[in-house]
Amino acid sequence: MIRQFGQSIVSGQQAESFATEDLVLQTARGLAGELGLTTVSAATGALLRVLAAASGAKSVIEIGTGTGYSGLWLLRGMRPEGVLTTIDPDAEHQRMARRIFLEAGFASGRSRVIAGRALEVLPRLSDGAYDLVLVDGEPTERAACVAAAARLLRPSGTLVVIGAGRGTLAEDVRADDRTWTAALLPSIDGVLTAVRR
Ligand SMILES: C[S@@+](CC[C@H](N)C(=O)[O-])C[C@H]1O[C@@H](n2cnc3c(N)ncnc32)[C@H](O)[C@@H]1O
Repeated sequence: MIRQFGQSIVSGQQAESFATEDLVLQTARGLAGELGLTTVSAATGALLRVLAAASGAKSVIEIGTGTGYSGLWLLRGMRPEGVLTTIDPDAEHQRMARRIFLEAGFASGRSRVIAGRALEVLPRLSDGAYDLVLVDGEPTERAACVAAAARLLRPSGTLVVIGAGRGTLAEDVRADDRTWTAALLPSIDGVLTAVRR
């Protein structure tokens, strides 16, 4: 029997308070706020950490570095030798993200912060070499980034798209079931997650 709606629902507030932020994450969020940037929610950050850990991620691509908030959650789920490749065209955002990763105790070799627009940088990255790709950059480029992720991910690699609650991207990914096994999560961030077949 399917549960009745509301029987065991988790509120957004519960999910947020479950995902505790330490001082470095709070700093990254604060810096983002000062720059007028959004970050993923703490609940989504915790999900990113779980997905990175579940896939034993050693190589992760993040599109849209911001001030390093989501990147820090990813690094905390990745294998100790893993490298986060994170792409953003804004030098100020990159500078802050580097500082956040160092403040959190990650040596500079654990992150590769690449300056540029995703669609210029992604073609230079190796096919089938990545365990997880997070898409959270320019909204109009989401579909093209998902197409690139299909090439970049290893089989059984994980895709996460933020802001997938609008438009047809989620339906397009679900329809492409030869490439993806997808789920759209109930979340303030519009999280689409999919595994590369
Ligand atoms: C919503 S913020 C990312 C927030 C970050 N993922 C987090 O949760 O902490 C979007 C970022 O995408 C960057 N951006 C804008 N255009 C981009 C592009 N074409 N390729 C990659 N990143 C882009 C912006 O500079 C901004 O830092």
